[in-house]
Amino acid sequence: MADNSKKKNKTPQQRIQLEGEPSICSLKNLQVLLPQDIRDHLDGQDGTTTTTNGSKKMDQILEAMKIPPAATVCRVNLIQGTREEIQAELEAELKRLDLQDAFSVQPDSILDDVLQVVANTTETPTKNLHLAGPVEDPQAPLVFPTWPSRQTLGWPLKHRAVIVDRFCGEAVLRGSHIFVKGIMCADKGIQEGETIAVYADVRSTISKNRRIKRGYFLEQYRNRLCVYLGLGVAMFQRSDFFRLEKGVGIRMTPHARVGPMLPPISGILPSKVYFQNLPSVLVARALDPKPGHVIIDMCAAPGGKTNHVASLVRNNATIVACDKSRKKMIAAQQMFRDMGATCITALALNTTDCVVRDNNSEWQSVTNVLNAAQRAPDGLLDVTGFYPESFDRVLLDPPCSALGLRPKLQVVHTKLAELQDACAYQRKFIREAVQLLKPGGIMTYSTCTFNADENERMVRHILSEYETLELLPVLGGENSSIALGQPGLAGMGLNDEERGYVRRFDPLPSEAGCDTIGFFVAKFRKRQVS
Ligand SMILES: C[S@@+](CC[C@H](N)C(=O)[O-])C[C@H]1O[C@@H](n2cnc3c(N)ncnc32)[C@H](O)[C@@H]1O
Repeated sequence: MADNSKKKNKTPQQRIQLEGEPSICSLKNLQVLLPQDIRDHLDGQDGTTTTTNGSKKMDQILEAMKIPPAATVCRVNLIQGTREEIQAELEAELKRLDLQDAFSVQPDSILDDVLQVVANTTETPTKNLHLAGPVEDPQAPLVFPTWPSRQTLGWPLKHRAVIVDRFCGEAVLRGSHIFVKGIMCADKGIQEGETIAVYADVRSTISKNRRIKRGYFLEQYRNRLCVYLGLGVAMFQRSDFFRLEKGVGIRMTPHARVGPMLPPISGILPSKVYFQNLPSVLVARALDPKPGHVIIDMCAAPGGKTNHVASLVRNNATIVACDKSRKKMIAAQQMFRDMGATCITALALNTTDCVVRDNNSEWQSVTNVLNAAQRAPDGLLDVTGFYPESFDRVLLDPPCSALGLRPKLQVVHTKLAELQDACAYQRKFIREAVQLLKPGGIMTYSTCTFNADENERMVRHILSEYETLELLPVLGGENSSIALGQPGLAGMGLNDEERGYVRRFDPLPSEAGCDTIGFFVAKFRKRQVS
């Protein structure tokens, strides 16, 4: 006889994962899973593993990961206008989209080039989360029954359904409508104008091997874990979802969406506002760029922090934006053009190996290097590197474990070693960054993770390995009125003064009202040689 005792103690989601059955769950019931060794490692870094209400901090973080921050942060492009002018244009856009009653635009009280678009609701942000959705019935079957039996069962909804991929699902949680390319499969017979139930496949695109083809019917979609996201209206009939190359395929219905009320405004006023996570806005501020500076962003794509630097200096600087990915830099180059950020030169460059180490050649300035470079047919200059001590400012925002990003339906890391690999990779960028920086110059280092190895411990590594660098307060000088973020973690290599200099953001909405992604910023200066 089968032993059902273990089965009884499992949540439906755990049972399914063990037994490989297909499953649907609500966002509320979805558990974002973290491999135990990664969890133990991260728990061990944080002295406050248990919070005041007795629950484990990591459980709270994993819960918070499913939900985006409650406000949409728009950083204004000061090259194109003042914050007040752009606020008026944003309000006009909300009106054009008939969203003016649901949302309002507010100037951020701390960051003077930020506008927040917030839901007009009397409910608190947490009460405003509709996480449960209509799939709460524990008696509900765990497979998608085929039509018409699904209709007879009345479940999951009285609507035909589509399944979107995980990235699309995360974008929907941030307020987006559904673009056709995100739709993986759809029920037979969907017609234009029909109300559709939307699910995200939590595991899709997790690895290339498991990537599934688009265009299936729901009956063919087996062994997947899907989370309910809400209702939307089909813009086309079913076959067009898979025939068209671009366009919105389903418009989500604002009040029938799961998660916080966020406005579907990504892509509006593309030359004037940039949708950015709040802590990211701190990075270009911390860099303290001045007119006339020569600046490099070593890992620039998609380009949000680079165009912020250009905005702060109103185009009066020489900015080089580099990324290993040529494709991403071609897109970033277009975005810089659209934003009028004419001072930025986009390059496809591997910045783990970008310092000219040829003792025989004469030192060349950045301007000389750029002027001497050939332009490739795609418009990017062919540059292979820069000479040491070429830059007044170095912005280093390297690839990281990205554990702080929200919303996240799935943690992609399956091994602790992957987190350690991220640190080894980051050290390669740091070595180059330190060489590129002029004496007296400033470098920022930032990540979107809460893993202390990539944050506080990396700062310790930098200070120990590169004696020419000193740590500065992120919120010093012109930024001293900015009260954002927390000090670094204790016991992770930094003394109390150093902990106060760096800024750490936990991905947990706090009672103080700070509801952001997980993030970390540190700021260094290269000492002048005496
Ligand atoms: C965290 S993202 C940067 C985000 C960007 N700073 C922004 O705010 O828009 C890290 C970037 O590093 C790039 N990258 C990875 N390896 C690289 C390398 N060896 N050289 C340059 N860029 C690299 C990735 O393609 C990715 O776009």
